[in-house]
Amino acid sequence: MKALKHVNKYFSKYKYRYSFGILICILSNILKLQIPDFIKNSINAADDYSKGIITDISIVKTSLLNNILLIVGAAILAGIFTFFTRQLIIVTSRLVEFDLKNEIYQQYQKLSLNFYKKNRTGDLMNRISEDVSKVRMYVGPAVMYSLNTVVSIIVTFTLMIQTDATLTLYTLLPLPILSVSIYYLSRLIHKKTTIVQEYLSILTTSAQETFSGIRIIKSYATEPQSIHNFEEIAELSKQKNIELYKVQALFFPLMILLIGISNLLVIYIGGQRHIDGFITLGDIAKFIIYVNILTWPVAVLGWVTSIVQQAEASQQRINEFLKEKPEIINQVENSSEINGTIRFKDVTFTYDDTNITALKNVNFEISQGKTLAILGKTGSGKSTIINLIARLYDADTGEVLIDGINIEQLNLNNLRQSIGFVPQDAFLFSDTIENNIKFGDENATIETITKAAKDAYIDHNITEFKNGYKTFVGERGVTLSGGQKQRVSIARAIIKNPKILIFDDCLSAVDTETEEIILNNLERITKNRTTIIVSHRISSIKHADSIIVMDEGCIIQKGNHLELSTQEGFYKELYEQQLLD
Ligand SMILES: Nc1ncnc2c1ncn2[C@@H]1O[C@H](COP(=O)(O)OP(=O)(O)OP(=O)(O)O)[C@@H](O)[C@H]1O
Repeated sequence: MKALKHVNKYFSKYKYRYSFGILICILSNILKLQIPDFIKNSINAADDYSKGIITDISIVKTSLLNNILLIVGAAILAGIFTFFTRQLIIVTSRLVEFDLKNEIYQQYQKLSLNFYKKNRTGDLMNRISEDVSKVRMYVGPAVMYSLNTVVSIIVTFTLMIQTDATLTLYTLLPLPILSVSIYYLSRLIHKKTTIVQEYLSILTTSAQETFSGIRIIKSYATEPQSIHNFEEIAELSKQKNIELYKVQALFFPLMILLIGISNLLVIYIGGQRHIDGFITLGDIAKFIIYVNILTWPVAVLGWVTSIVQQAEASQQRINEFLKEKPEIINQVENSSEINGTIRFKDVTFTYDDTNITALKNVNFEISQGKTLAILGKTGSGKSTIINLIARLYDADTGEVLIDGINIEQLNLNNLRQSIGFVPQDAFLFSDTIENNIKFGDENATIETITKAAKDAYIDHNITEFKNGYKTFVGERGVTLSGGQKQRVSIARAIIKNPKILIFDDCLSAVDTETEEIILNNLERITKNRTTIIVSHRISSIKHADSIIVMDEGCIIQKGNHLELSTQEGFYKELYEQQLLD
């Protein structure tokens, strides 16, 4: 129950709803448990008439009618109260589910890129959906049924002891066996549930990756292998589930057996006590009804225990993520003004998962409003430079300075808001083109959206679609070409009107003619904006104010196009080679 302590704050948040639910639950049980007494009175009235203690049949009839009316009244009222208990407690559990999902989602948003690299998407999804549902079963049904069980056990036992303490003692004899078995079975269930949840995560991840990579799977015709892999994981998951349910299945027969023994004891011991004159026939009937009324709450104990165990296992998995600390934290509450002079001072950076040192003592500076181009072989560290500017990672040694201030001393939100970033692999949300562009500025009007699209040279493509800017892209809509996606992504960065614009090899999928048009447009847009262009093509970068050439994490050449194209080295070789192409 250690992990589940986390949800105590929600019990406290909804304390009034829970308290009211508990009160109604108690009332409903008290009413329900009056019914055996009314049945006892009816049986005793009939018994007294048959023994000649009451001779007037009309008295017996009136007593029977009164008791029947009382039974019906108590049952109706108990039913109404049960309805309200469910309304209060189950509805509240949905509110807790909503809060917990939001709490996890907010935490996911805060966590750094490294966290997303270490954990697979399927697992992230599973914890926010499947695991939260298990916890909801604890804060809703488990609370309601335990409450029901506790109240009915207390009320029933009080009424039983009032009638005959000795018979009550015999009836309770199987209880210790019940508690010990519940204890051992729940421990086993907890262990098995944790394993089941882990397998479910693996299964979700496998399915999710298959769907994301469906084009590759189909084009390589590896569907049978993909089906086989899925079947193997599903088989393992099924076996773990069966193992769990085999243990769970032991609960109900055990309960029924123990209740059956209690019934036998009531009939046998109760019969003897009636012969000895301690209790009436009606009392025996009342005891049998009590024992059977207890069947459901006691049987439910097993179910509730397994819900609690499953919720504990799930909350443990949720807590693992909730206690993760974001690696990149905002250390400055005051807002920071960003103008855009960027300087790398002896920056070294190693990706801790791969241990690759992607940048080694990198030094360079771009003044506010100027354009820097970064060129280099694949894997030479170009994107890493950009990752450090956007503070997706922090440098290990050295400093990244913006306007002379260490980037870690700037307000993180302000920093990221002042950057317009076009990544290498353009990502579009499953939404309209308009909303995808508006992502850069949620208040943008259709005029500014169109203007940004024109600058990114994508407007003419969009207007050709039947629904224009309202065209849906992504999973349920139009599939844009690689080059079109890149250009929508450029429009999204432009519309943000940022101080720093970063283009990470984002024109790789457009032809040279389109590239020329976009670059011409960008010339106007990037004026007075610090701009960084990463590219493999000299044509994209030759107009930059300065160019750095990277190799294996180091800057091997620096200068402008004129200087570098006349200097022996990588740049000149590439330039000449591309001129020939
Ligand atoms: N997220 C990451 N985790 C671990 N290692 C990484 C990560 N990103 C890049 N690397 C490694 O760091 C090195 C530099 O990568 P980077 O992406 O900066 O190169 P790049 O010059 O942008 O390459 P490309 O032109 O292919 O995009 C590479 O060896 C790469 O394998």
